[in-house]
Amino acid sequence: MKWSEEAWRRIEGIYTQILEHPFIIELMSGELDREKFNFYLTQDSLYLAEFGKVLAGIAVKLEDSEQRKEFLNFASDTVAVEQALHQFYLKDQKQNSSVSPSCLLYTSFIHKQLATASVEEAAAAVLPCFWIYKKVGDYILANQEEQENQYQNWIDTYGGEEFALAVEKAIEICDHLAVNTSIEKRKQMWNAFVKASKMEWMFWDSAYKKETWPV
Ligand SMILES: Cc1ncc(CN)c(N)n1
Repeated sequence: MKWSEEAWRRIEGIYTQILEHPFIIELMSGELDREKFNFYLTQDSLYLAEFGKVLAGIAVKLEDSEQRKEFLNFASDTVAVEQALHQFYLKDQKQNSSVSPSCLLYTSFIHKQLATASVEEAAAAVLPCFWIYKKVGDYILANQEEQENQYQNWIDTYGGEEFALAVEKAIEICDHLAVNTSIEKRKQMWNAFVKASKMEWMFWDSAYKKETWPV
């Protein structure tokens, strides 16, 4: 069994909870409160800035030049597409740029993986950012009602072909890294993948609740 097959098996429950989350259900129907969506986008802009840095940092650590090139592409092209999506929705709206606890947790976690863990674990930690979004995009595309949806552009970005190609490459690289490492490291890769997947759920949940700092 490939590393990625077991990785997905380990997060099936989390993925189901993501699909059942009101943020995703209402995004799919188009009924999601625009303020919650804007909260999500504003936090996601902060997230993507850090995500891009981590992707570039992983690229630097990869020995294989093809894999390095792919991660550099992810850091530039893939993130640029997502940032353009934010512009589409937020336009000139003034953004409250104070980072939420969940966003800070998630970005700190991926930075920590890059700074202190192996490159294999760091790659596994960023994989849910690709894979879960693709699965959610595909799921919504396959299940949404035939009607106008104000969030269609978001749905089409993550359910689209271009994103699917990036996701396939990211999974392939993780599988490749896993094959060439120790059993212990493979386990650590799964742990990082599961933790980041939990933070994906938390990220949507925090937007739905428009999370604030408790003190
Ligand atoms: C929090 C989060 N995770 C993943 C993605 C998709 N790259 C995103 N835009 N934001």
